[in-house]
Amino acid sequence: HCKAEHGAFKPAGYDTVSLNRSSFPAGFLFGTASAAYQYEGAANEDGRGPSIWDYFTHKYPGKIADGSNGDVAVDSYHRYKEDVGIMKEMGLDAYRFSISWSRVLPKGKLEGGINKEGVKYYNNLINELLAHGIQPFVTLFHWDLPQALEEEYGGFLSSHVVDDFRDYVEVCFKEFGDRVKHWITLNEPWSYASGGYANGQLAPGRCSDWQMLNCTGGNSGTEPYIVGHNELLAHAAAVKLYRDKYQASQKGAIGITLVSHWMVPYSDAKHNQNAALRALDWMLGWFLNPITYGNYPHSMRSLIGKRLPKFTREQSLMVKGSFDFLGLNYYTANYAKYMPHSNDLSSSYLTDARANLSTERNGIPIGPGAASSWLYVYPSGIQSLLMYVKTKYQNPLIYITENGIDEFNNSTLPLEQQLADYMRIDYYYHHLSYLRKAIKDGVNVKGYFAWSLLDNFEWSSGYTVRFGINYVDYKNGLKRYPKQSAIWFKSFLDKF
Ligand SMILES: OC[C@@H]1[C@@H](O)[C@H](O)[C@@H](O)c2nnnn21
Repeated sequence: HCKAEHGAFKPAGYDTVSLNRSSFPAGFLFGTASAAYQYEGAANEDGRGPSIWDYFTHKYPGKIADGSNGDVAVDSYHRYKEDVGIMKEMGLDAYRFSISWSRVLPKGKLEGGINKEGVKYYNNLINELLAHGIQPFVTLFHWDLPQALEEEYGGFLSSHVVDDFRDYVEVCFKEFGDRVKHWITLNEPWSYASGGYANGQLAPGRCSDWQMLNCTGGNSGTEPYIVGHNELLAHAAAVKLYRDKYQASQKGAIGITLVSHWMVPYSDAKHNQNAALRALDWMLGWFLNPITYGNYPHSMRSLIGKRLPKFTREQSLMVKGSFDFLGLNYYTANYAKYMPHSNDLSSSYLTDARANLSTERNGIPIGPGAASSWLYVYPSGIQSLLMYVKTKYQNPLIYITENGIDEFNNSTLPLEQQLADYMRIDYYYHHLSYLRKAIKDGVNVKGYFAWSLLDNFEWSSGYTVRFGINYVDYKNGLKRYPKQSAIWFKSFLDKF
């Protein structure tokens, strides 16, 4: 179980004869994924307003591993034509990107005015993709809430966000909906609620003071659930708007992207098996139960009690069934062990599930480690997670909207060695093999997006880790170079 060493041996057997595009159903989409704050740069250009990530990275640079930010990122705002050219060269079918809410509505609210330059950028990007036969999959919210809304009413802590999100997405449906046929309302409401309000690692960096995680105020026992509730209501309002006013004429589909680790019981003991199921409820069921069944999982309602908001009957009906497809992000797996709940501990999202999550058992890691401390390679987990979703959540239409691995930024190494990302070929080869098995077992997956097209700003890790299939030279004008995995993908995707 060595670390998934970057630049290690050139593997045998990841040939693209035994596994390639034709191993998947006809019409299956292969793409790559990105996000506005991680890619665009041009943070203060052409009328863009600040998001909470601009505020967070500039006010608390100590919360970012290298003190960096997305002011420039990988400059996709100016280089999108080159980037689309890279996708075309690789033979990709689709591209998932997000729209910066504060580039379109700099003040967050419609009444604050629409930024025409922002609309123009996204029109140019969409048109460039379509001109190259690449389908746009557009995420409307990838964590970069306009700072103006955070300051006015606390962002997703307030139900006011529902109306402002609805106004924002309507601008997007009107401006881009004639060409965008796959909309994703939110990226990973779990990450935003837990990272932003339970452990404070992500903007706006809130959590309980007693957690000693250097937060800016907050309550880890109540705010994550308030935020998650408002995310679901905002998501459902956007879907209702699309279905009521735009879907008949624009004929697109709308969904949401959720993330989950696969949870492996620490042992076969029943209490550990139940802990694994609760861990899946706390990470995935928190959102997938409401949009499938109209309410939170029973486990959450019984263990969280009054701290978990309740849906009114009207809200439940609006949230239930609020997706045409489910985006699913899979990266890794955890062991789950029953953890008795000590009443003297203040309540927190992080302990409510009575499940202690770990990445090793008896000192043995669950799989080879990547650069990010939370990422261990566990390819069969994608099949297990998909079978779990198929069985428990009525076999929805699914797109894998993210899957990937990172290496450390070792820019002192020779470039050729930095491009030798054989661990990434290994990662994709095995995850695609298990994805193929899940499809053969009847899971309704229609597409797969690798994270990520390019190295980019990795949130609290800054530029210290690289998730790109293509390398970005941060020291030489952000020049793009294909890594070995890009060459492998080109061969894998070869249509003829
Ligand atoms: O950490 C790597 C990537 C981030 O860069 C994405 O923005 C985020 O959607 C995500 N979810 N899980 N893993 N990821």
